[in-house]
Amino acid sequence: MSASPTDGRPVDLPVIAILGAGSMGGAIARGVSAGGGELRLTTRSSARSAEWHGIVGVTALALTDDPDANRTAAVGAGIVLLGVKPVGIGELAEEIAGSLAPGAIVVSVAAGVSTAAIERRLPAGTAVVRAMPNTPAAIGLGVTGLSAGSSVSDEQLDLVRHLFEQVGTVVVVPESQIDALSTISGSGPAYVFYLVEQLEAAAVARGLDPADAAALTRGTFAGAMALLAQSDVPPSELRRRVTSPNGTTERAIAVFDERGLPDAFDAATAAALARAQELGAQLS
Ligand SMILES: NC(=O)C1=CN([C@@H]2O[C@H](COP(=O)(O)OP(=O)(O)OC[C@H]3O[C@@H](n4cnc5c(N)ncnc54)[C@H](O)[C@@H]3O)[C@@H](O)[C@H]2O)C=CC1
Ligand SMILES: O=C(O)[C@@H]1CCC=N1
Repeated sequence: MSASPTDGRPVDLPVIAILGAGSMGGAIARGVSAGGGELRLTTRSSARSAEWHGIVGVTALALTDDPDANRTAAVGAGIVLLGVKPVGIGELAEEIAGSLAPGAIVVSVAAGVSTAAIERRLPAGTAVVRAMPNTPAAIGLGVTGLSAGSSVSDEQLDLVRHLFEQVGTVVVVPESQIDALSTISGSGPAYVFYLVEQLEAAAVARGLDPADAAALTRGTFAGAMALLAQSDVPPSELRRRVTSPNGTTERAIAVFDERGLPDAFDAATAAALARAQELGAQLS
């Protein structure tokens, strides 16, 4: 893992084509448009393509209106981001292979799909970078892991790093670690929202009004994370400060331990890793 070296250095982003502007591609588009970068977007159907104009100032080209939309968006783009589901990556890479500008960088956000599988479908020597962002990128608070393929120069990796720094923080990891990273930060926002849902439901079960349950729960998560961010002690110490000896929190934590919450996190991330490997194996 390496920290960002582009902090504070001006880097001009090239035209960015996001092929597949759904949850993740759209979150990146929002962040990039807030930073003033030039964007092109595509989607499968026209149902949401005009909506993007109101959100990021660019109308997405829809394949249902123009079967060449992906190729058109790729022509002349410096970064071509593949934002479709893992199962669609192979076909999309083959579709745009003949439309890439010399030196264009292809970035895939697909879970599990290797840079090698994408490289095989593109002209020899094409720079391919795997990225594993997360949806808080939409508000500039994403966390993105990056891994370079076999033909990526330091300058090209820096450019992709700079792109994702527009939408949050970036770590670069060897490709052997990016599926593991995906189980933590790629999926992680869903785990957090799930915990919020559970605590809200528990609040209602304890007799609190649903609106109060939502305010208490969300305020508690936001406050606890802000406290952690501003503290110089680990979360275990902040937890200890809440947990009065023989008090109420101690009882609650004992139940989480008895019911196996640590084991559940271990098993859940192992299951997510196995699924990433299955998704990757679908595309040889
Ligand atoms: N949702 C998330 O939090 C994260 C998702 N990812 C990855 O992002 C990718 C997309 O996932 P989501 O955004 O969740 O899915 P999604 O279903 O919301 O978005 C996919 C988009 O691709 C479009 N699309 C499908 N086929 C297309 C084609 N041939 N050409 C152009 N557009 C096409 C669809 O219209 C849709 O807008 C996946 O590979 C996933 O592994 C990675 C990190 C986090
Ligand atoms: O659930 C998924 O497969 C994608 C990858 C990480 C987050 N969402």
